[in-house]
Amino acid sequence: MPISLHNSLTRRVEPFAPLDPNRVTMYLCGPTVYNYVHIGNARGPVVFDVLVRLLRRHYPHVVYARNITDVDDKINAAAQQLGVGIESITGRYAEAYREDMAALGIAPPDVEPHATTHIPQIIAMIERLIASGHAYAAEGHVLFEVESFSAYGALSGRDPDELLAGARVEVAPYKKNPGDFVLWKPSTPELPGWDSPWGRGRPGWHIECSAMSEAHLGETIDIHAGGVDLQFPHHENEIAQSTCAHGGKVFARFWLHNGMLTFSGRKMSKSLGNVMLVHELLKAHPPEALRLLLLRGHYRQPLDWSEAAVAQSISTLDGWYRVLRDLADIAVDNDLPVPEAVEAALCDDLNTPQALAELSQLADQARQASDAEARRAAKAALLGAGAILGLLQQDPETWFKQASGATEIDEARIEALLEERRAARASRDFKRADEIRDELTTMGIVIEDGAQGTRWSVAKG
Ligand SMILES: Nc1ncnc2c1ncn2[C@@H]1O[C@H](COP(=O)(O)OP(=O)(O)OP(=O)(O)O)[C@@H](O)[C@H]1O
Ligand SMILES: [Zn+2]
Repeated sequence: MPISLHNSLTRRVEPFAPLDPNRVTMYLCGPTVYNYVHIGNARGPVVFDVLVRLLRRHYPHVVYARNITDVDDKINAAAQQLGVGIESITGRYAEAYREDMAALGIAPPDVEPHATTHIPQIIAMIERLIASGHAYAAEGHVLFEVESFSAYGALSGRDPDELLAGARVEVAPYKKNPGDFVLWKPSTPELPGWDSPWGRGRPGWHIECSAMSEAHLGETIDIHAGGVDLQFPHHENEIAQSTCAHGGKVFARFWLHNGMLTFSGRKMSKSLGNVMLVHELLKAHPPEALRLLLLRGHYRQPLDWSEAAVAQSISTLDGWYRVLRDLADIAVDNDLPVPEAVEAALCDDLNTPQALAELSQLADQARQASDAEARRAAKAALLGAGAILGLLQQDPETWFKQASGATEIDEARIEALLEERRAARASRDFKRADEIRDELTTMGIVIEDGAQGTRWSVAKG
């Protein structure tokens, strides 16, 4: 089944074909590591994780890079405030980022390049840009000369003249034109810096991604992804740098941009102060519910965060896991095919809402399956759909018994109470049985009596 993707460069959904089917390359702009990430920051990593899973099913070799920006003025500010070196900040939050992403079921990228370990490549790229007349050094800075690249503005659809005339309040004196952007800047002795032909300094943010994607993926990459907020100026600048450093070669063939996660309709962002940290949310909610929430909207549309949406995702997963619990006695293969309708939805510009609707239908079918073969097929289909979406990855019992908050679940105590309740009911002591049920309710445990005995789960929400 062919994959089609919306390419921000052409503003159209286009059939996707890699330049080299034996080595598909994809780059996602990663975080600047100076604090914990918010759930908005996780939207791109989650949706593009599904894309990578899809690509891996279609092509034998996919190289997926997601970088870490570990040199930045915000990092410097955080380090100075705490009186520590930047490494103690970046090391700590890069690790926290890995943990948060893993908890959300995001597979680690094939490469996770750090900016600070690519300084020679960054300097080499800047030198090439100067040599080819696209950049100039001035007062310890190196700037990219936007006028030297006629295609500037093509990705964001902005008119370069308008950009140049753009309302920069204060234009730095070393810039030839207001739109020129920094490739390298000088560092004072207390700031992190590296020796360079232009003196001791540090790279600008945009050049890091150009240099790291070149180093790991080559001069032309198949897919470059990121949040739509990065389209301008970050991605526009990446295109300018890489294209000019590579003699006019196409930098990224497909540009994919995810829409913003909003909170009460406004972009969730640190600067607005309306963020929910993944690190905190994971303490209160099952990680799969957070992942499901992020997949419930189409990746190009805005998606609104709310506690009600989390609760709805939990109840959806409850329903699916209940089906799997009823099919617990059925064995299925490990290597599950993806049901065709789910695959078709994902191949259509990563239509995850449609894929989830298909998954719900499969769950309905599974509920109705009666004979052994139909039940086996239904379970395989559900798990196959779950695998490509990164959902339904837990044992149903684990799902139902996981603590939703900081509360510890004492399984032995619950089982003992249930045993006592069974005994009470057997001896027709319904008063005692009801007391036990109430006690369990107080503990946040929901019990369900059915044909297969009594089951319990942790009340979520
Ligand atoms: N609300 C959001 N929804 C989806 N993606 C987001 C959101 N906010 C940031 N991103 C993405 O997260 C990544 C990291 O963003 P960045 O390091 O610029 O910090 P930031 O969180 O955007 O800062 P701020 O929150 O102040 O906007 C980028 O890829 C960006 O596109
Ligand atoms: Zn980038």
